[in-house]
Amino acid sequence: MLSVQHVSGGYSGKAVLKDITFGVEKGELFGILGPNGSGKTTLLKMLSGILPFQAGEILIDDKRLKEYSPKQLAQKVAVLSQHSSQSFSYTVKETVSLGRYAHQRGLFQTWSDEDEAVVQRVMQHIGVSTLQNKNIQELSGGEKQRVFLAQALAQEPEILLLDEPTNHLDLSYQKELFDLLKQWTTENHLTVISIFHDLNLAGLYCDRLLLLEKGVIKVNREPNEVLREETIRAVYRTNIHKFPHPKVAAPQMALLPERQKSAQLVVIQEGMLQQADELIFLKSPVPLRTMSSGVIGSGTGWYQAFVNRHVDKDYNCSDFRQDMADFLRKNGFEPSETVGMMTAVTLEDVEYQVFETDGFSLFAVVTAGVGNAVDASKSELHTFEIVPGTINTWVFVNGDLSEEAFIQSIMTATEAKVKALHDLQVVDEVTGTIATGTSTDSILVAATQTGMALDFAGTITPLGKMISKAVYQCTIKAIQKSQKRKKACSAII
Ligand SMILES: Nc1ncnc2c1ncn2[C@@H]1O[C@H](COP(=O)(O)OP(=O)(O)OP(=O)(O)O)[C@@H](O)[C@H]1O
Repeated sequence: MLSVQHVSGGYSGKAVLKDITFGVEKGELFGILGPNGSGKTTLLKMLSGILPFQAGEILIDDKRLKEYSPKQLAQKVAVLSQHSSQSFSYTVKETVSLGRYAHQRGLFQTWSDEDEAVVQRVMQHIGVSTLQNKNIQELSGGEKQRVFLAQALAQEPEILLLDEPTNHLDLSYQKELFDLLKQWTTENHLTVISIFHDLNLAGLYCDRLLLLEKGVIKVNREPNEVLREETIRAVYRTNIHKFPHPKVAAPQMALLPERQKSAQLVVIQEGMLQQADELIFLKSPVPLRTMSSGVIGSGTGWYQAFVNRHVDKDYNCSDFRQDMADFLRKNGFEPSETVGMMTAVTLEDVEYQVFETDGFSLFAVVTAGVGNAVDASKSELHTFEIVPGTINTWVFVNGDLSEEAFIQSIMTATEAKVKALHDLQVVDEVTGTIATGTSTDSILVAATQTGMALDFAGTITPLGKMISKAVYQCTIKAIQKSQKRKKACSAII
C-alpha cells in the first residue's frame, strides 16, 4: 500500500530523516514512536506530501507520491494533525463536510446525496451527530479532536495519518478512538499510521511499530519486539519495566521512578499481627508486593492489609467475593487494598513466628485445620465441593524479591506444607491415603521489596531454606493445636 524507500530530508537542506525505508500494508494499524525531536512529525509530513524530501521515494499503490495531484492525493490520504484548528466560525457539520472536498466533482462542486450520507454516517460513528449544529469554537478540546477525526474520515481515505491523536482526549475517548480505528482497519481495510507518545496505547493497538532515533530507524517490528526494556531504555534514556497486559496479549511498559533515599525501611514482624472477633489481620505501614490466592487481592499486586477471616464450616455464599468485600468494609478495610482469605479454623490456633538470618528475615503466619484433607494424587476421587480453606499460609519477607523468587517461594512453601502433613500422617478420609493439603488452601507471599535482593527461593537457597523451615514448623504446630482442640471437643461430647 505504502512504500518508503531510502528517504532523507528535513528543513533548509538539513537532513532530519536519514535513509528511511519501510512499508505499510493495507489495513495495518502502524505506530511511529520516538523521543522528542526524533523526526516523527517530519516523517508524517513527508508521507502526507506537505514536506518535500531530498532523496529517496515514497510510493502509494506503486505510484510515486509526487505524481499524485493534490485532489488525487486527498482521495487516498487524510491527515489529522497535532494542532488541528480552524479560525472560522463553522458548525460541526460544516467542518466535517469540508472533508468531502476531494470527492466533489464539476465546476460548482455540488453537494451530492452521497456526500450527505457519508458525512452523516461518519458523524454517527464518531459520536458527534448530536453536536452537528453547534459552532466548532464552542467545543472542548476533546470534542474538537473528534470533529476533526470525523472530517478526516469523511474524506474516505485509504490511508489515515494521525499525529498524536489522543492529545486532548480523556481516557475513555482514547480507548474509544483506537477501538474505532482498529475496527475501521479490520472491517473497512483503512490503513492507519499514527504517531504515539504513549507506548502502552501503541503496544495495545498497533500491528507494527517503527521506532525512530535521531532521524534513523532503530527498529520496525511487532510491538512485542519493539517494546523491549533494553531498546526503550536506550532510546528514551529512562528506566522502564516491561510487563504483559493483564487481560490481552499486549506488551506494556511501566516507568520506574528513582527510589527516594528517605524511603521508609519497614520490617514486618510479630507485633503487627492483630486478632479481632472474626479475623486475624496484619496492617503494613507501606504497601507490600504480593502474590496470593486470596478470595480478594489474588494474583500479583501491592497490598497493605492482610485479613484471614473466620467463617463457619457450613459457610455457603453464592457471591463469596462480594460477601468478603462487604465484610472487609464493615471491619474498616478497603477491599482494593486488602488480600482477604477465609478459614473455618478457630483463629486462636494460629501459629506464627519470625525467622531471621544474615541480611533478611521473614514472618510466617499459618492457620491450619485438616477437616477436608485431600491427597492431590487421588483428588479425582473427590466430588467438587467448596469448603472454606483450612490451611492458610502467609509468608512476609523483609527483602527484595525477584518475580522468580515469588513463584519459587510458593513452590517451596507448598512443599514444606505437604511434608508437614506427611510427617503428621494426616489422612485423606475419602481415599484413606496421606493427604497433601486441604481442598481450598490459600497462600500469600508478601515482600517489602527493600533491603537484600533475593533472586531465588528454591528449597536450598537462603530464602528457600528459611521458607521451608518457617512453613514446616508453623504448619506442624498449627495442625497439632487444631487437632488437640478437636479431640478436646469430642471428649466433651
Ligand atoms: N519547520 C521546521 N523548521 C526547521 N526545523 C524543524 C522544523 N520542524 C521540526 N524541525 C526540527 O526537526 C527535528 C525533528 O522534529 P519533529 O517535529 O519531526 O520531531 P518529533 O519526533 O515529531 O518530535 P516531538 O515528539 O517533539 O513532536 C527537530 O530537531 C526539530 O527542531
